[in-house]
Amino acid sequence: METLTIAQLGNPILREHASPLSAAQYQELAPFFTALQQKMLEHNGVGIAAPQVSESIRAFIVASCPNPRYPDAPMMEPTLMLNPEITWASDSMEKDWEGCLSIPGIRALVNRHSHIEVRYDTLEGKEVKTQMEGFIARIFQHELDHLNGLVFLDRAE
Ligand SMILES: O=C(O)C[C@@H](Cc1ccccc1)[C@H](O)SCc1ccccc1
Ligand SMILES: [Zn+2]
Repeated sequence: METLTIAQLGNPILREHASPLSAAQYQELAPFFTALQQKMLEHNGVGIAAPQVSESIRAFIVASCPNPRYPDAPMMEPTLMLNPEITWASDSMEKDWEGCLSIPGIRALVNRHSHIEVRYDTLEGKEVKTQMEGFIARIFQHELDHLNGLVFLDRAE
C-alpha cells in the first residue's frame, strides 16, 4: 500500500458521509488500520479518522495522551473504533481548543458534549459500549464529525 497522505480542507472527501463497514471487512482492513495509526503518531495526533487519509469508511482511532496543548489529558492506548456511534449525549457542554490534521495551523474553541455514551466494534468484531467524558469525549466527537463530513471549524464558536 502506498504511504497515506492526509487530505486537507478543500478535499471533497472530507465532506462525504463515510460508508459503514461490514464485519467481513474488519480483518482484511487490519493492515490499513496499522498504517492509519502510524500516520496519526507521525503527526503527534490524539486521533485520526479514515476519511482523513481518503478512505471514506466509518472507522477512526482515539488516542488521548498528555500533550503540550492538553498536559493533563488522560493516557489511553490508541483505540480503533469501527462503525462508532453516540448513543447518549449530555445536555451539558464544554468549550475547549481543538486542532485538526486536515486543517494545519488553525485552532478554534469548539463546544462539545461533556459526557457521551458510545458504541463501536473492535477489529475482532466485539461490540463495545462505554461512556466518555472530557478530552476523550471531545476527540470521539471530533472524529465522528469526520465520518459525517464535518470539521471542527463548522462548529467553532
Ligand atoms: O484531525 C484530527 O482528527 C486529529 C485531531 C484530534 C483532536 C480532536 C479534538 C481536540 C484536539 C485534537 C488533532 O489534530 S491531533 C493534533 C492535536 C493534538 C492535541 C491537541 C490539539 C491538536
Ligand atoms: Zn480532525
